[in-house]
Amino acid sequence: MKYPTKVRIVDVGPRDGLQNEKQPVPAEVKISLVHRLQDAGLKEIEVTSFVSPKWVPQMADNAEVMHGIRRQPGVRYSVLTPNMKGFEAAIAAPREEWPDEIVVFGAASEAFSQKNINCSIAESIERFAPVAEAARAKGIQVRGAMSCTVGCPYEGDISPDKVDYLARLMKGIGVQRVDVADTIGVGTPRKVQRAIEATLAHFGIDDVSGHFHDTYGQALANTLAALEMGVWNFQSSVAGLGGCPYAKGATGNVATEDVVYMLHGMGIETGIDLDRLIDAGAYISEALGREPNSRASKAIRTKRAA
Ligand SMILES: CC(C)(COP(=O)([O-])OP(=O)([O-])OC[C@H]1O[C@@H](n2cnc3c(N)ncnc32)[C@H](O)[C@@H]1OP(=O)([O-])[O-])[C@@H](O)C(=O)NCCC(=O)NCCSC(=O)C[C@@](C)(O)CC(=O)[O-]
Repeated sequence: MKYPTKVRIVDVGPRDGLQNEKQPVPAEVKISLVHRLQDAGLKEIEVTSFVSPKWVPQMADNAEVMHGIRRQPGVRYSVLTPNMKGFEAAIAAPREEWPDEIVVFGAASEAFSQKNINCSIAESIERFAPVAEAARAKGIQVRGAMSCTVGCPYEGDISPDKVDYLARLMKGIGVQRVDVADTIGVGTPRKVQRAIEATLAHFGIDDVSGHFHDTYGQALANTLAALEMGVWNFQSSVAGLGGCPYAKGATGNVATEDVVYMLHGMGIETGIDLDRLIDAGAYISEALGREPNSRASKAIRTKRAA
């Protein structure tokens, strides 16, 4: 089997990882997490989201976090913007505080689209189109997150033709790259491969990334299945933080530490220093008062202690 020789990871911990956190997480802790991730070698970090604070209170400090981060050259900082209001808020600050990339987020499931962003799939695309256009006009990259590409908490199994439909719509409005997300972590390798195949009808392999939650313990297997197809962009969350407010019971993304351990063991380059990444995961977990949800982190920290 031929695998990619390098992989690029977007750590979504500060956004996807923390958005569902019940306890308040101070902006300075989020900022410090971003710094620790970039110091560990992450070249892409999903920092926050410009969504309604009534819907997702944890992200209400979006502007403060974007203002507080110390930018490192070569790192891409992204934020979620579901509509023009979110996009305008994301660029209300001086140019140097703008995100490098904005993320519009749709779903392959109608029910999830309604629950998550309060509109149908078709309506969501109408909202995203001006966002994508305005972002590109300002030189900001546009990524499209596609939720529920294999399963939905409300509709059950999702067929690849629904993924094909959403990917086509995303391409049509100028989205430059897309995430194939298993939002509730129900996917298994062949199902994930079929969702990726459907996406590849509209986007090239360099513009497709895997975003796998680990609810059923399948995320590493799904990552490997995507690698086998040549996918080399992935999203994961330091310390396995997270869960989705509109997907009850879904656990966090696969832990970045576990993905990096696997990739390095396969001889695949990530540019990430696993030890420093483990420290970043331990930092945020301590701030949240719990252990990192990463097997590799646990094993390596146990070895260090011995
Ligand atoms: C999308 C909306 C805003 C639509 O919400 P809506 O209620 O349909 O929007 P609206 O335009 O009717 O506005 C209602 C209120 O929200 C305000 N509003 C409207 N837009 C914004 C904005 N951008 N920022 C701040 N405020 C906003 C607006 O000003 C108004 O305020 P009010 O007059 O009631 O005081 C809402 O449904 C929302 O914020 N949803 C949250 C969605 C979210 O963040 N979900 C989690 C992220 S997605 C995810 O985690 C999945 C992913 C990406 O990780 C991949 C995966 O694993 O699947």
